[in-house]
Amino acid sequence: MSADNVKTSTIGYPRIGPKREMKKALEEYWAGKSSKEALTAVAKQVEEAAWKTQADSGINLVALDGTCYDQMLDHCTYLGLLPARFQELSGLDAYFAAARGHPPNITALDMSKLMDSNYHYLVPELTANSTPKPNWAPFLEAVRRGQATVGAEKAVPMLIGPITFTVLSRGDFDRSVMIQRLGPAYQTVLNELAKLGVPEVQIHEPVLALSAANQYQADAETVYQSLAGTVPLHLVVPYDDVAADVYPWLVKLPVQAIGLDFCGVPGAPHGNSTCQLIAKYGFPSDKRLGVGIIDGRSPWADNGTAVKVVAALRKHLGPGQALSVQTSASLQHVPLDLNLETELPTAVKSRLAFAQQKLEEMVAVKEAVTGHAGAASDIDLSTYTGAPTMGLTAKAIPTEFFQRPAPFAVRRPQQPQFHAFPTTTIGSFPQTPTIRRARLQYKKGTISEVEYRERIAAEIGYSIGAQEALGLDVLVHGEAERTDMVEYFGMKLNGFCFTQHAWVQSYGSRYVRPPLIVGDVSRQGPMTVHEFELAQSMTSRAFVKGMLTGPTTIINWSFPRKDITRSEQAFQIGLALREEVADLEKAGCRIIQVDDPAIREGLPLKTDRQALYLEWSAAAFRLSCGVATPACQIVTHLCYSNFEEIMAAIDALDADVLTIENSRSDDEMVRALSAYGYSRDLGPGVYDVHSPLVPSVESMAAKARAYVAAGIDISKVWLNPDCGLKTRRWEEVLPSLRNMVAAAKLVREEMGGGKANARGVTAAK
Ligand SMILES: CN1c2c(nc(N)[nH]c2=O)NC[C@@H]1CNc1ccc(C(=O)N[C@@H](CCC(=O)N[C@@H](CCC(=O)N[C@@H](CCC(=O)O)C(=O)O)C(=O)O)C(=O)O)cc1
Ligand SMILES: N[C@@H](CCS)C(=O)O
Ligand SMILES: [Zn+2]
Repeated sequence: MSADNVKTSTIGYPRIGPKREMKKALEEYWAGKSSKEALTAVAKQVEEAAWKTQADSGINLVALDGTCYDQMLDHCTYLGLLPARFQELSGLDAYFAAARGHPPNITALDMSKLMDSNYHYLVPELTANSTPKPNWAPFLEAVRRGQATVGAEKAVPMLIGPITFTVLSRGDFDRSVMIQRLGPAYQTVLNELAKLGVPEVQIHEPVLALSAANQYQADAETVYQSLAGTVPLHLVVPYDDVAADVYPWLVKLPVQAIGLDFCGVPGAPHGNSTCQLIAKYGFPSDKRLGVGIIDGRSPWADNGTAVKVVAALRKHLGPGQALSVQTSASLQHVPLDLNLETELPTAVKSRLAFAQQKLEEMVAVKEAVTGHAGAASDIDLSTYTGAPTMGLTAKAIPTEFFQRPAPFAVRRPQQPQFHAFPTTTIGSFPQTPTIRRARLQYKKGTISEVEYRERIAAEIGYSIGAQEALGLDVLVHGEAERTDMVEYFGMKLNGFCFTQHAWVQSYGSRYVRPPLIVGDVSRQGPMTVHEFELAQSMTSRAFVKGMLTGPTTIINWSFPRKDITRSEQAFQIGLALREEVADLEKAGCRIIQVDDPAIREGLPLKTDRQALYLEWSAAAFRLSCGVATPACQIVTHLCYSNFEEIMAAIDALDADVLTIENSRSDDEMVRALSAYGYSRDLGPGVYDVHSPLVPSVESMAAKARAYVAAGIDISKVWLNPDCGLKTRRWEEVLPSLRNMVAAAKLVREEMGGGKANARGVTAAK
């Protein structure tokens, strides 16, 4: 079979550098320890090295991925669509102000999860009057460097498409008008790229994988018609299959290649119907089909399926059909290089493929299907879903395990009582260089376990002292012992494996090292009880919160198994956490927070797959907490996602208190919860933890007043930051929390909740 019409194409690659060079460069620059030139030099070196690796691996079309912080933010600057408040700044100053805020009071753009991933993008803010004033010069400069690095014939510029840019933006504007308004700005860059002689341009439109995508048909047809004709376009729709009502018009858009996801979500009970759509509707013979069959979101290696799917497609569409073997989503979601891992068990390592190894898989698939004999396939495209259908497997767990022994209204009076506007934090306090250094020393064996534990105990002592001095109502131990809220639990549970260098960008300069779930999960022994007891013993205040990470978040922020469903893995984790909840309560803990911020993020993009997901994720949460007595207050915490669509599922968690990130999104969450009639205790974040800015008393008091004005029962409002404070410095945390406590006092006095306790009982011992 001819190899000419089968290519390999990447659609995104890790942009953090093999040794986290971008993180270090950014942090040094922000700390004033390096120049713009030094930062830019590192960024270029990291980008070019990644492009070169892809070309050297034999990839035919290399997507020119790269960013200093976030690609949505990059597009805001290319399109000249940064909000007015950043316009008094310029260049990198404006860029980083949009990412992180700028003193004294320029607030950052909001962050949100990209599709159903743990990657956070910066949300563009548009108004009805937003008009692009494009400046593509930096983008074109990167393309020229790409051409110099990999050769002009392989260098493929990568753009976020106009529909996705608009749909993922926030503001009061007409979507269709905005999309068409963006058209000329994209035409400008396509004309310039044609002059540079690029082989094609990738335009990423992940929102076309949403159930709602059929609404965008007219917008897509008009805007892509306006973009056609200058340079070949490769329209990439990653993250999920496209809906059956979208596929027929999508494949008719005037583009030369369409890249689709053939993998779906690892371990999800439903597979991916892309093959079936192709079997049913065919695929235009004059377009290249981008076969996203190498899983861009899971580090598990291809098990031989990829060749079979591509071979089946060639058989079905005819050997003359142009195809490209590619990943289902950008490889930014998997770690860079498996070869850096020296401590993984061989049996696990041999089943893994990180980004670099996935390049080899793509080339191998191409070679197999274009080899002399071609590859055989027993796959019937008309029924193939990519994954076996797996259902809920909670049958062995008694039903009563999934519910608290009494309803919320009965539980609440038995639980800890506070004055109006009680204050607390979300759990973590600064992960200082001292803590990280101690952990590194312990890892390297230069300090003993006893010494390490003593240092962590000292950190817990410091944070307890600080919280007492600040006058917070409910204290936390501060999570100093945790590298990460998921990795930590993975390390304490059976069934997980860990990497040393497998970092994945979560946002900007913040990375995570998701643990691998490799077997059945169970608890080895208490995971958090020691730190709780230690913290509680250090204070005379009544309440230190226990702090756990919930089952769905552990699944979504790990790399789950692909051989059993995510629900099954969530129930295994739920049972393990249940033992921990019971032990915490036995140890005297009266308030236990079970963070499940990733529940929304993992929501399937297709509405018909959502109910099942929400059912098992809420059930797994209740399984964890159902063991708590009515007198034990269960708190949960959600952040950095749009939760409006899943209010009923949030209610179904049956938590007593919900703390939720809110401040950057302008109280949208509060209004949504109020409109829903959410009736439990609520702590909407009063300040942004991802900005170094110290919030004023008045700004937080205004938020508290707004919550009450929005209809939230005054006796149920808590004041807390948006999320944990681990990324901040104590110099920022102390004044911010001091102001938060002062804001609580102010509104308490204003609203008459200061003297009479809102629930009649006093909290302090
Ligand atoms: C709350 N969020 C989380 C998400 N996902 C998670 N998995 N975890 C989360 O907490 N998603 C949504 C939000 C926001 N996302 C993040 C993600 C990541 C961070 C963060 O702060 N990441 C840290 C890395 C944390 C970590 O694992 N640290 C280790 C290793 C530290 C290290 O680099 N050590 C150095 C040596 C030490 C030194 O000298 O400084 C080394 O090994 O070279 C640890 O603590 O031991 C980050 O820095 O990126 C926040 C929010
Ligand atoms: N307890 C965690 C929640 C983060 S989502 C923290 O405070 O970091
Ligand atoms: Zn959070």
